[in-house]
Amino acid sequence: MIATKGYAALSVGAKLTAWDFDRRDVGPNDVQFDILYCGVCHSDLHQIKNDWFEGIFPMVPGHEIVGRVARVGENVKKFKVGDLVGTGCMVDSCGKCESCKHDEEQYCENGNIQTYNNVNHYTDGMPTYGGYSKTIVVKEEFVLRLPENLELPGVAPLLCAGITTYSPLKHWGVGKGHKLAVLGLGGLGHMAVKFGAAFGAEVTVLSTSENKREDAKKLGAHNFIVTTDPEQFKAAAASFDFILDTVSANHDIPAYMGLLKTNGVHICVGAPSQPTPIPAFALIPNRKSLAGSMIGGILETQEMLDFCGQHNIVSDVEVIDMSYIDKAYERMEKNDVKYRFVIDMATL
Ligand SMILES: NC(=O)c1ccc[n+]([C@@H]2O[C@H](COP(=O)([O-])OP(=O)(O)OC[C@H]3O[C@@H](n4cnc5c(N)ncnc54)[C@H](O)[C@@H]3O)[C@@H](O)[C@H]2O)c1
Ligand SMILES: [Zn+2]
Ligand SMILES: [Zn+2]
Repeated sequence: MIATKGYAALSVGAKLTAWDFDRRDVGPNDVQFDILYCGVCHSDLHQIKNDWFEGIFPMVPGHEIVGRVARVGENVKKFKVGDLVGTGCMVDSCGKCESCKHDEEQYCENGNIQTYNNVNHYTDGMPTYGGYSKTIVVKEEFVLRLPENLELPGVAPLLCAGITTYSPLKHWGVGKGHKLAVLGLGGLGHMAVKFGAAFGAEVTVLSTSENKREDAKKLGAHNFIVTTDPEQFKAAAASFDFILDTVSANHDIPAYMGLLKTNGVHICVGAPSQPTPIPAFALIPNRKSLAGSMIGGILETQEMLDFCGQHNIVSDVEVIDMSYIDKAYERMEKNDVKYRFVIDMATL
């Protein structure tokens, strides 16, 4: 076993504290990398609070992980010691089902293994622990190569916030001639704006207040609508081809669907803890669709990273010390993030 240290919630809802634990040894197909930065995703907070399901505690969160390779197993071909690499939300999958065969391991029919808060039944049967830690061991196929030309802290959030917004925009072919609304301007939302603009769509940010108007423009948005202003909301009726919904809290999805044109698609990536009623009449008139999307496959994640390297796209980050994490969560709950916290692991 490899002894390491991390920051963990020892029980549901607990504040995070320093915690020593072991990782599995580097197997023949594994890569061990020392973690330099780890992004803070709203999913970390949802899972510590058991918002979605009963978690496994102690829980070491973190699935936007970047660092340098420290050791490789004897069969590893793609990586060598010193390479700049990353891992996102998954560390394993069955490799045999239809989804895995189509490079969509995130939809593995036998269950993909989440980077933390899961048990890896494909390898050692041990709980998985995430990136708020010094080092990690990951199967080669789930390790991504990072562009060397980008500022590293801004690369970390690409591993979740980046791919989670890139993948649906690609899947639905969002680009030139499309009007895209991005609902919620946080970690995922600000990446959706950058990718939407890079793909040539006309991007509108839907926000509950005026505060982020200037930021939205700087991120590449063409328009900004304050959704709590009834006049602006009414004027935006039937105007978008797609809404990419990144909101973390419960909200009125049918009301937002009124902003879609005929054949419009409302894509949920945000994952509130409570269900929302959807009347049939939010869908039937104007043949609208309500859809969802989860992160992206490994092949597509690599494509996204390469795209970011070529187009100089990174996340806008606030780098924090490990000990600031509880304060960062508090600020995240108050929507006070511009636009992703990233932990400097040298401070652990
Ligand atoms: N589908 C996936 O694969 C996937 C991947 C990562 C994260 N997520 C989920 O996406 C959501 C967003 O994650 P994030 O890290 O970007 O969070 P974040 O906190 O950075 O951003 C959330 C945004 O939602 C906005 N918001 C909050 N409550 C709102 C409300 N009632 N009405 C309108 N806007 C509101 C906030 O202002 C903020 O801009 C979370 O639920 C997270 O778990 C899903
Ligand atoms: Zn995430
Ligand atoms: Zn599978």
